[in-house]
Amino acid sequence: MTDKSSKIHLRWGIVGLGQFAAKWANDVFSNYRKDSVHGQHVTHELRAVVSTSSLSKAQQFVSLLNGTDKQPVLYDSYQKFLEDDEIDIVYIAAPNAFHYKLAKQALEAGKHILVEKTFTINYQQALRLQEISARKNLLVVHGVWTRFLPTTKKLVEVVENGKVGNVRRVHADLSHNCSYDSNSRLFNPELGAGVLLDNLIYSITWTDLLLLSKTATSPKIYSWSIKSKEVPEIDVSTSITLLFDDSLASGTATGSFLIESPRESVLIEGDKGYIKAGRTSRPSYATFISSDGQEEQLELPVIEGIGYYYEANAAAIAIGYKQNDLTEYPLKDTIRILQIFDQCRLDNGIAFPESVEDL
Ligand SMILES: NC(=O)C1=CN([C@@H]2O[C@H](COP(=O)(O)OP(=O)(O)OC[C@H]3O[C@@H](n4cnc5c(N)ncnc54)[C@H](OP(=O)(O)O)[C@@H]3O)[C@@H](O)[C@H]2O)C=CC1
Ligand SMILES: O=C1OC[C@@H](O)[C@H](O)[C@H]1O
Repeated sequence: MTDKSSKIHLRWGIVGLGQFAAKWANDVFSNYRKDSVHGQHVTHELRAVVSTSSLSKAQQFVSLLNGTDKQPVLYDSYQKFLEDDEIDIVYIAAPNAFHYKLAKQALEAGKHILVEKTFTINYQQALRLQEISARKNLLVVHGVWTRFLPTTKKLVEVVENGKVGNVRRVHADLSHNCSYDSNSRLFNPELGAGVLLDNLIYSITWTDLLLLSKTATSPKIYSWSIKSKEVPEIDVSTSITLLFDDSLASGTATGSFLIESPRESVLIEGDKGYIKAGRTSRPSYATFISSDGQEEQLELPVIEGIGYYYEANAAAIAIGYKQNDLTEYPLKDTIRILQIFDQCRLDNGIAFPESVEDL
């Protein structure tokens, strides 16, 4: 990280050069200035990319990018890439199964990290990364981009200001109708497959923000999964309900590979009315319906581009100000969610090969 005349300048390296990493990089490097809060204060540079397959794959990846000023350095060795002193932060966009090992190596090499969802396969891996990052004083960001969007923040603020009254029920769904493909990261257990780790991280974000983060007591956890016919150890539909007896509230997170989510997939119900909003991962519209049936369109900020750049800017600000955690999404929130996911996996027999679960 360098500080150019009070601007925070962050130099990125990317591992996991798939379709998603290209989409993310194009949005971040082209659009980060559109974040009205941080866009004038922060600059980003793509310093390097590494392909674990070949240098030509890395070359092909950078040819898909726009918005990057300089030609990034290309690597085909993760070790050599991590030795590059001009990389401040590693963006890890490999399939879930590889997040933990890539993240651990990056932290050990002294790099900050932004890890795609879902952070790790299990709770123990997340704890281990937390311990290393604390020891090395490094920032760890879990890239649930929803958390960083101004629209999400606005909705949370509206609820905290009492719009729906006391929150009694939160429900969010993220579902996509996905065709079975044995090689895809969605269905291959060796890549960390299944809907729990692919989609529920977004759905549970709403319960986490509105209920779980507001209480010190542990909720009761109930879950069910429909397992894949083709790969019985992974889930294709899952629902987790958290019961908060003290506040008379419940939060349900659902996801499926068998259907598409409804348009308004977030429902926040209170004793004064309810809000329905969409989409779960990128809210951009919301309506409030009061208990007496009056409808009000809620005004949400406009997100230009896709919006992955909000998490990148949050990382830059934290690193620039030498904070090793984020206010928007402290690592402890990810860890408590992974503990719930572990419980859901246990209840429903969702299993991965040992090599994927290992520390
Ligand atoms: N935030 C969001 O909106 C979204 C996030 N994602 C997340 O992004 C991640 C990647 O998804 P996607 O692009 O679809 O995945 P892909 O299956 O396309 O894999 C991405 C790349 O990871 C690299 N890779 C494969 N195996 C390994 C390995 N053993 N070690 C290191 N790198 C490996 C490969 O690149 P190479 O061979 O060049 O190293 C591959 O092209 C997932 O964690 C997913 O959950 C996905 C979609 C949306
Ligand atoms: O990670 C993701 O996968 C599913 C998408 O619907 C969602 O927007 C995206 O962030």
